[in-house]
Amino acid sequence: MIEFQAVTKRYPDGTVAVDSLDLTVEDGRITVFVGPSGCGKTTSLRMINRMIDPTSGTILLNGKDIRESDPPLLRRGIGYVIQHAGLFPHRTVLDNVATVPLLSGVDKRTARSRAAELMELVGLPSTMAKRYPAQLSGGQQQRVGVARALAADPPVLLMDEPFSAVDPIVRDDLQQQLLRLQSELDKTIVFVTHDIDEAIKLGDRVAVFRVGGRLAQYDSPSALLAKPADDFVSSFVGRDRGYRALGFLTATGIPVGEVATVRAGDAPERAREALVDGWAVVVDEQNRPLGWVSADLLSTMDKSVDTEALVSGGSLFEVDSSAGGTAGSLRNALDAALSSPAAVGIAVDGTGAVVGGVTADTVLSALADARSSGEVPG
Ligand SMILES: Nc1ncnc2c1ncn2[C@@H]1O[C@H](COP(=O)(O)OP(=O)(O)OP(=O)(O)O)[C@@H](O)[C@H]1O
Repeated sequence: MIEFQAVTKRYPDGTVAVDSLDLTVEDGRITVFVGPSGCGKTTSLRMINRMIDPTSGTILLNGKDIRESDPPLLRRGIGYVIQHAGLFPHRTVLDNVATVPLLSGVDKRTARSRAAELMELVGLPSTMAKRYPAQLSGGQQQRVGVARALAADPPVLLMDEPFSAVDPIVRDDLQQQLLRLQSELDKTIVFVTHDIDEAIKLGDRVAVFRVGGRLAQYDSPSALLAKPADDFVSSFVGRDRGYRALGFLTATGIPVGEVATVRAGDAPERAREALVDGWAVVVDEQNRPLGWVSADLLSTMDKSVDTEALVSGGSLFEVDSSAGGTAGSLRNALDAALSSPAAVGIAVDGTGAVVGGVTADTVLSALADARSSGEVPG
């Protein structure tokens, strides 16, 4: 647990970056600091690992005043991930990840094998181990940054706008990956962003800061959306908050309808019989979706359903995390329905197998139900 008690930071030029902050970061949760530029998010974050010392007030880590800890020792238990990853350009990816274990006295071989495990954990192929950071994409570099921060297995992870410099699709992917990692690792994560959508998606609790370094509201994402404390929070959270709410309502439990499926390699005549409203999902042996096929497309196929010719449109969403996956949100479900050529979003389970489909109407009525039960604002 990290406790800020009346913490103020005044820089030498008189700027009050953080003003009397009282806040408790819970263990094993993701706490997000969000707010407009210059509101003191980064300063607050860096006070946790003593990169910056408060002017007044106290920060306790597991009940102990951090001023009593030697900064290098303190930082061994606190991973730190920043934008652009901050990797060493002249070291390979593997050696970048192995840096911290090596520094803490682990032998080179053990450090490298631990680094290889971590690369796998954050979804980086082992073929990238020997590359240098400049030979990776921005998203891959961020993954290396996360792997490196996890290398010492710190209980606390500080992340300062780690995903801001990558495009929205990669960003979404990195966010999902972080949630997946967190469901396995249970770290105490403090995450800084200026993006309220990111805050709502990732945060178990969200601290909204206003300029002048004051805490405007500290709540769960749903409480923030349902009961913004004042006009500032309300306008920061935004007018389209009903749509935002879709992002944190999980798709688990949404009524999933049947979806027509045909096997790759089936005879076109047989596939034709299976179509519903002119479309079916083509699946592989494990029932995983490969794409859509229509009556028109089938008429161009001779002997069997040709997987090369399928219509690939439509994202997928996960409804069941029992097989180790992460359940998607209602927003994922709506995106899946709207982007599907058949107007049906494909729901998959944790193994990626098709369990059914939903229309946009189903998603919107699930949202309406959540509204009437008071889970999200109307
Ligand atoms: N070393 C410094 N000296 C003087 N003022 C500083 C210093 N570092 C930050 N500040 C000021 O303190 C305030 C808070 O800065 P901080 O970086 O914590 O904000 P932030 O919310 O993280 O902003 P951003 O989202 O733009 O990174 C700003 O007004 C900033 O200009």
